[in-house]
Amino acid sequence: MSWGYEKNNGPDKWADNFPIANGPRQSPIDIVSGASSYDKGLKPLSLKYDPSTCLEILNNGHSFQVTFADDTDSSTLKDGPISGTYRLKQFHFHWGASDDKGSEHTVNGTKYPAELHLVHWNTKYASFGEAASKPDGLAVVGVFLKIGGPNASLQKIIDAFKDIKAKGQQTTFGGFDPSTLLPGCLDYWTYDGSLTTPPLLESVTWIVCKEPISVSADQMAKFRSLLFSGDGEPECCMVDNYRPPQPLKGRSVRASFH
Ligand SMILES: NS(=O)(=O)NCC1=CS(=O)(=O)c2ccccc21
Ligand SMILES: [Zn+2]
Repeated sequence: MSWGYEKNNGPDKWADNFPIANGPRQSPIDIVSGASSYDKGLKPLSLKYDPSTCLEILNNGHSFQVTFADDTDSSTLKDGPISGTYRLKQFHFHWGASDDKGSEHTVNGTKYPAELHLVHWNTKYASFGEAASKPDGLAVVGVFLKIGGPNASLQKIIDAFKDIKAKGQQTTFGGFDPSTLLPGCLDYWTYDGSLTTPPLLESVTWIVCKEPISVSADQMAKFRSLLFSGDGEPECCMVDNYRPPQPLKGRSVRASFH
């Protein structure tokens, strides 16, 4: 039985196979804005993405992900709370069965309907796989989605859903610029955490944007039409693929803004 988000294989069961689930720097967390401390030493984020590195879109059975060529420094994250250069590997989302839940991080207990994760790895290591096991190996930029007007950039992704409805399906997806998914203001909170899905490795510097981007209710409904299940299996809608907030265990959360 592999991990998932159902009762019998969901977040409360992950510690059975991944004991780090109860580790000291697990993600996501609830961000208590009043408890975060402004750090004037934090730099603005430097995100430079090249659309020609965008390769394909895939239903991996837990979410859908858009993968990038990461053999050069064409799409990178620098500055912010990190040192060195981190390469974009993929982005994916987490969302709920209804608009009142779906994000992994929460802000003062508030859940958003969805959350975008842009996953980058530290080029001081040879690959994502090697970086994923190092305490400074990964940097994930999180962006909240809130219900509002339709998002033209998200619509390009949604238009590809017909080709990746079931687990394991993928299709080419080129020329997409992930910076069109970023909010206008790049103020952020940052803390040391982990992957929010197994293997839950404690190698992530989290960078969570304060400002959400918009998604329409109809667009969210399209996310919920994807399937956890594979072609020919009983259909199981891909919804509630989020891990709830985890204990802070003494960690501090820094803010790049007053
Ligand atoms: N939500 S999250 O971003 O913490 N985790 C996702 C994740 C888990 S993974 O190690 O399969 C992997 C490989 C490549 C890129 C991302 C991932
Ligand atoms: Zn994620």
